[in-house]
Amino acid sequence: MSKEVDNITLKLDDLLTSKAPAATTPPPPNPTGALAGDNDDDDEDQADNLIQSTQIVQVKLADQQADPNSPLYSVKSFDDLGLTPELLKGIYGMKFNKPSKIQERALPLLIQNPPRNMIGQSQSGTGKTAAFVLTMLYRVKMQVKAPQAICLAPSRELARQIMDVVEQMSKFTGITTQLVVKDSYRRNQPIHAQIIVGTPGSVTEVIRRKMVPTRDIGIFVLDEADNMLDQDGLGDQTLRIQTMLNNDIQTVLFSATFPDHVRRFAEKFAKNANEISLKREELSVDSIKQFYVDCDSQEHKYEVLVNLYDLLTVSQSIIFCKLRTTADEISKRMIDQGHAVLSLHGKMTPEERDKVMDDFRRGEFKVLVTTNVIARGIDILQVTLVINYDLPMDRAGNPDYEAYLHRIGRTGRFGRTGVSINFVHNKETWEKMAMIEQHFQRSIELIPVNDWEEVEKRLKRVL
Ligand SMILES: Nc1ncnc2c1ncn2[C@@H]1O[C@H](COP(=O)(O)OP(=O)(O)OP(=O)(O)O)[C@@H](O)[C@H]1O
Repeated sequence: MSKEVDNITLKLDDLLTSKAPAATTPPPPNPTGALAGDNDDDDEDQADNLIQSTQIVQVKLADQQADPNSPLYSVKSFDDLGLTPELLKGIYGMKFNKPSKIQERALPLLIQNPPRNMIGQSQSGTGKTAAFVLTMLYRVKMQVKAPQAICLAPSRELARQIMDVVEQMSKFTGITTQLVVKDSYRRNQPIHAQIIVGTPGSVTEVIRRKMVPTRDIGIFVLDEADNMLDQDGLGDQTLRIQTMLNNDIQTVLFSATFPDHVRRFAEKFAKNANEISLKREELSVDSIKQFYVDCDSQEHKYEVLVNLYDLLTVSQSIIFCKLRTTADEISKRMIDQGHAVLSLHGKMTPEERDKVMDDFRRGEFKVLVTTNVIARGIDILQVTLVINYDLPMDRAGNPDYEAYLHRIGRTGRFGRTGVSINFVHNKETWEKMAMIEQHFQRSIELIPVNDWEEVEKRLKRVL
């Protein structure tokens, strides 16, 4: 059941008095009416399912006078945003019939004039990418042939995926783009593309080498922003990039998770931002069914894993391990036993990583064994099962709640159902899992590995 905005706090914003509020611009006609009705029923149902299940719990507008329930801050149709026909054609061409909840609430705030900062949070797989990509495209001035928007993501895989969305959505606009990850650009060759998507290390390098003029950059987007700002993550590099950009640009931060200490920092990084946030109990996506298996030892974990794959017909799945060596070892053993498995981790070359990801996306391989490197953001709709072969832990040995949520969020995308299975093998790992269960207030159900018929019955219901 949709809970709508139920706990609203207002801050400061001049949205209502803004000179050119984009949300009130008369809607242009839908240039691709035929396409807009083209989605099959399944997609419709999934979108409705998503809109029902997404909870936007708190909207804080920077303007204390403004009513966040005003229709000004919500759009039911992409047509109501005042976008160019070319941009709308791109959106409908991607079969996006109507905005998801986060798009509905965030887009009017993101494209208002004068631009305001945004800290946006919604569950995994609910369409945050389209919200910030559309904003970048909306802000590009076609006559300016220089970089105007920078988007950073924590991994090359995610940066490539975001660039794909940028390219699809901007297909009819003529906007130019450049991916800036290791080996994707020529050293010392100036970059004139209007939109840049990349990882922090490579983007720092191109700005430092003066390959990217920063004068016209008006919007700075961080996807997976909590990770990009956390000092234990990529915080240093992101901060350095911000100091190299103009002071008055629009800063847009999105993630499914914002732990309290990072949110406090995010509010300084993106000052006076409009904020859309979720309570901790609302972070889990209900269409992801969470299970665990109780194993006797590390070796038993592997036996259970192989039994599961022998038993189940899973369209595609991702297995998360703590160590690269475990990822390699599991994939090797599974390949030897006849499974179509790939592994991906940070020790591989950029070319190898791209090839693995492309092969997996094409569906040629059913299983991807990996580390936290692709825990965030990766969107492959056919992934119906996520296995936490090792539970995610932070450096202090506590459960890494954010990593857990992002990992399981690789399934159950945009209203689809998905399954996650945690492997525990001793008292300690069982206790860590219980902490995760407690933290998100979602039960994690035991599947009995001594009764494979029961396992099959339970999982087949949801897979
Ligand atoms: N309005 C829409 N209509 C239909 N599909 C959509 C719409 N918006 C997004 N999607 C699809 O939903 C899926 C999930 O979107 P996206 O990857 O942006 O999720 P996300 O919120 O960024 O998730 P994560 O937190 O895991 O990064 C994508 O396959 C995307 O194409």
